[in-house]
Amino acid sequence: MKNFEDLFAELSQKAADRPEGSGTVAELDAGIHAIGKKIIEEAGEVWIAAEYESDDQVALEASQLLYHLQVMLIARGISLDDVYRYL
Ligand SMILES: N=c1c2ncn([C@@H]3O[C@H](COP(=O)(O)OP(=O)(O)OP(=O)(O)O)[C@@H](O)[C@H]3O)c2ncn1[C@@H]1O[C@H](COP(=O)(O)O)[C@@H](O)[C@H]1O
Repeated sequence: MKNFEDLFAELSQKAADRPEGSGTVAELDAGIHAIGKKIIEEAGEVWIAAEYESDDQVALEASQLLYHLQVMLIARGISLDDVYRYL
């Protein structure tokens, strides 16, 4: 099963290789403002799922929030270690 760091490595590689059809490349090209809107949208969906939906739906929405957060970090050139030093 893929974990948080596996996903970050995969997305970083996508950003470097820019494969055709990658949603990550498209999102990076859309820019910080668009990525920020996805983060806000997914954060809202996590909140609604946690209030009204199943555990599985909460997990799904959380995975999407983490994905968009990772895309934002990659867009800004911020590593996971940059984040971890504040944990
Ligand atoms: N984990 C994810 C992931 N989580 C969420 N998303 C995208 O984030 C959006 C969230 O979906 P929504 O529920 O908001 O659906 P939606 O509103 O219809 O989406 P949009 O209309 O905004 O595209 C969708 O566009 C998803 O494709 C993801 N896109 C890709 N990944 C993984 O990232 C890796 C690289 O993906 P590619 O760059 O597409 O190859 C692969 O391992 C993927 O599994």
